[in-house]
Amino acid sequence: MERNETFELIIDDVVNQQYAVMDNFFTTAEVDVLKKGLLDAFETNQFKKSAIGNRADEKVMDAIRGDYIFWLDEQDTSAAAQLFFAKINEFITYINATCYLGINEKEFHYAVYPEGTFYKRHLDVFQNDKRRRLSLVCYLNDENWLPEYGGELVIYKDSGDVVVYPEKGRVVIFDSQTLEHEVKPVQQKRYSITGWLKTR
Ligand SMILES: O=C(O)CCC(=O)C(=O)O
Ligand SMILES: [Fe+2]
Repeated sequence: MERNETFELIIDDVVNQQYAVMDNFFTTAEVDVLKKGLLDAFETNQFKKSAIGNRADEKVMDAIRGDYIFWLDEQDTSAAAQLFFAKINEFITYINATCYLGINEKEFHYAVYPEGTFYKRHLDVFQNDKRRRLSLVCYLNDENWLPEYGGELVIYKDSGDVVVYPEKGRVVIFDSQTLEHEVKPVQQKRYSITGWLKTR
């Protein structure tokens, strides 16, 4: 398999520190396509209030998370879905070939955090379902997200807290099974695609 420097950097960081932050996973032009896909779905009211727990056990809990989500479908013919899954599938093929991770399932949703919302500290695996291995978050905000907008992702590591601002085009990848994290309250609408690479 042809060597991919971006993927190699991600793999190194995930192996060494359980997370990676990558600013050029998607180009600016690709982010614009993804953002349009998100806004098209949002403006046609296809988003719904997020829930806690897996899909079999849904309970809406504003005190824990306040984002609105829309699950992406790989069969969706929109430019955004096509572009997104092409890239994700390339990444999955690469990490399976180089790290023997055995990723054979994925799930992704668009997310919008309206002003004042947040997602309290949590782990991305469920009590009754531990198939999520890697969490992936792709930020679709405009350029120059300012610190006063809040909405930073905080990853809690024994060695200290890692703070990641949701900059346009930035992708964060982390170990779903071990790393607790939270989204601090946002002061400005915050856009992303979040999802998981899973094993059976
Ligand atoms: O948007 C983020 O930065 C993280 C979202 C998250 O933790 C989740 O959806 O489980
Ligand atoms: Fe999470």
